Amino acid sequence: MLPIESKKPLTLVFALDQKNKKILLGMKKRGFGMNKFNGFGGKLEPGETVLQAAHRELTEEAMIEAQDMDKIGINFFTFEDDPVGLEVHVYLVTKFNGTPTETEEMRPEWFDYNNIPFEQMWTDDAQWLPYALDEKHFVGEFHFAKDQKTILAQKLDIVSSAPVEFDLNQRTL
Ligand SMILES: CNc1ncnc2c1ncn2[C@@H]1O[C@H](COP(=O)(O)OP(=O)(O)OP(=O)(O)O)[C@@H](O)[C@H]1O
Repeated sequence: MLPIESKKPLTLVFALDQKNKKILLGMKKRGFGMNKFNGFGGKLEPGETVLQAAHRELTEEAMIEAQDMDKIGINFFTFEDDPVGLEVHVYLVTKFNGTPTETEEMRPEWFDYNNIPFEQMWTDDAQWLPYALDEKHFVGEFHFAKDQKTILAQKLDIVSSAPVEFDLNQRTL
């Protein structure tokens, strides 16, 4: 097990239309995860909390403003030969203002819960997103090969509430 020297917090927000069982995904047009569907999110700006970053990234990337924001889980991602782990804070939004609109970074699209394009998403998403949609809180750990696709090891715990952060001392993979 490679020692993980630091972690980088990131946000990931999924807006839901619970009445019609639809999830808003964005096709990422640039940068990390390009040409994949995912939720909306990214890095924290200096001085920002994780929650503030989640709101800001949703507005910047999908042009909608969340009226609620529930932390549903945390995923900790590591990559072969990379000492920096990604700590992804996953949120669900069920009420928002505005209409999802394409931006420079993302092309938003609604999908039925039973028709999520997992083959066009990060391979870990298929493991934990169904629990999130079922409103189960989780803590996931995924260790990726250098191809950023193959999951070499994984662990998913269903918990009563999402922790504030991923405790590096509790890392099992
Ligand atoms: C490895 N398995 C993974 N599975 C699912 N989602 C993953 C992920 N790894 C990263 N993510 C998400 O991908 C986005 C990257 O965002 P990223 O482009 O780095 O951030 P940001 O928008 O700040 O960047 P720029 O504005 O382009 O600098 C961000 O939502 C982050 O949570």
